[in-house]
Amino acid sequence: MQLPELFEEKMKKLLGTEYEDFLAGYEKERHQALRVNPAKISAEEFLRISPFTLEPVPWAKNGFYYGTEDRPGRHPWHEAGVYYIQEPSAMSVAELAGVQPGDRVLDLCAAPGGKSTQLAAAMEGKGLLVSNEIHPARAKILSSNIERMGILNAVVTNEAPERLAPHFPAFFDRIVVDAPCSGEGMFRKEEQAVSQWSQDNVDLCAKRQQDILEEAAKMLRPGGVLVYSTCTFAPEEDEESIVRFLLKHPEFSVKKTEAYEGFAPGRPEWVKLTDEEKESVSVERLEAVLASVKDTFRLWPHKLNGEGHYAAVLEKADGNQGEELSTLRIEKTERKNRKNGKSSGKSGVVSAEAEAWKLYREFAADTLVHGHEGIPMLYGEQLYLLPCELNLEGLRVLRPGLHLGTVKKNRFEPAHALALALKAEDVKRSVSYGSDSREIRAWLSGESLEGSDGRGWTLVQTDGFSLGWGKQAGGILKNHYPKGLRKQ
Ligand SMILES: C[S@@+](CC[C@H](N)C(=O)[O-])C[C@H]1O[C@@H](n2cnc3c(N)ncnc32)[C@H](O)[C@@H]1O
Repeated sequence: MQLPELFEEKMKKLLGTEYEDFLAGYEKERHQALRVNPAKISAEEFLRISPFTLEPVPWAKNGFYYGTEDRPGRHPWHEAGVYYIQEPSAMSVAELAGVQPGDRVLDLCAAPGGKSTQLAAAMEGKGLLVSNEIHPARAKILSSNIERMGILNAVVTNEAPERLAPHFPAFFDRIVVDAPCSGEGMFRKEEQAVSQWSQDNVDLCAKRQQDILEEAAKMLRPGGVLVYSTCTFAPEEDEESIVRFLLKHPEFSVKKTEAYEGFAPGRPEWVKLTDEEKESVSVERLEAVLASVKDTFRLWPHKLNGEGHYAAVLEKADGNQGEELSTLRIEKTERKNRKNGKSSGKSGVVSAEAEAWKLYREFAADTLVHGHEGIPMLYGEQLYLLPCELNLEGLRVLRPGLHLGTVKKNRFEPAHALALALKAEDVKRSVSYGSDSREIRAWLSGESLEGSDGRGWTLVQTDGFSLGWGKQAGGILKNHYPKGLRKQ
């Protein structure tokens, strides 16, 4: 593989005698992995029924390497959100975040959704996940992955960090900043990262990372945890980003976290600071900050089975004031939401929402055995269930919680997202076809199937995993699989 010359020189200088091992890493076979979605199936059960050759990823609870011959992306289970295909090293980040059910979590740079879907799995549907992506097209992909994995409690936004921050002061328990970076660790995976590499870009990324971290810091509650990660080897974007941030933020420190097998410590000796930066704090503090960087993590492809990654777990000092501020704020937004009747603020919106809820309830009475909990919210014709009261006014929101469906002239059409969040035992009518059946191939390409005598909305599944809605009438199961997802 042809690496950029300047990059090679730089790594040689940094790594010294280890450089040859590092280079040899590029000759190693690339490892591919998937992460089982516990909302759909346990890892144990998946191992029992899976057609793939699986080996556990040591640092990820539900992560497995799959065999070179396996094509999990082409299996209908992929469309049913049974697993998420993810680069194995990337699975370390959400694990390090130590998220618990009920937490308020922000994934600030979230597309296409690897970390968000992993954080959601740890949350078990409880609490709030705000999954944000700055690029509109990438935010759409993120939103569809959130949908595919059947996540109940995620709000997907398409915002710049500085526009998000004023909405969520000291609000989140955990924040993941999986920063845009120069991607040196992905050279084997993405050729574009090689062709676009330059030292200027490394410096540009480092500057951008500081800006993003600044905004993230504002949104983390005292006592909260911030995980910062990149997929690059460049110290400017890794240890140096962390040291720069810590020097400016004495309320933050590196949280000592147990390293997983194969993880290497961060390298304080690679940090280059300006004189001004060095003089901005006492000598003792500077030394302490630099030393703490040893407790951050480098994932090297020549030391483990995965691509290059860096991760730092930071902790914000505790204090009571932030806690109170954040609680007060939620009470305020609750009242505001109720009064304004959500998005448009036009008169009649609240009654339109009540009407939409009534139509949903009629649908639910006919179709569901168990519904979901949440706060109904109508955006135009789309009805959602918010995981908690939130003021999202003024933000670009793609998915304010679980999409229940669309209100169409006095009838309710259930959303694809709702189907993916339901199991057979949650509904009154379901059909399941084998993943290798003719019916499933036909279904995924948009064809309707032969139905039964019944009538109404029916959950269509493959091997017992929900794939979407069909509607029974006149002996036909009409296909409601979204047009944009159909396979030719
Ligand atoms: C490393 S990727 C995130 C990968 C994602 N966390 C995952 O696991 O699937 C970094 C993301 O940051 C976004 N980004 C780029 N510039 C940004 C900025 N100024 N602020 C926030 N995010 C930005 C990129 O569009 C990209 O989707």
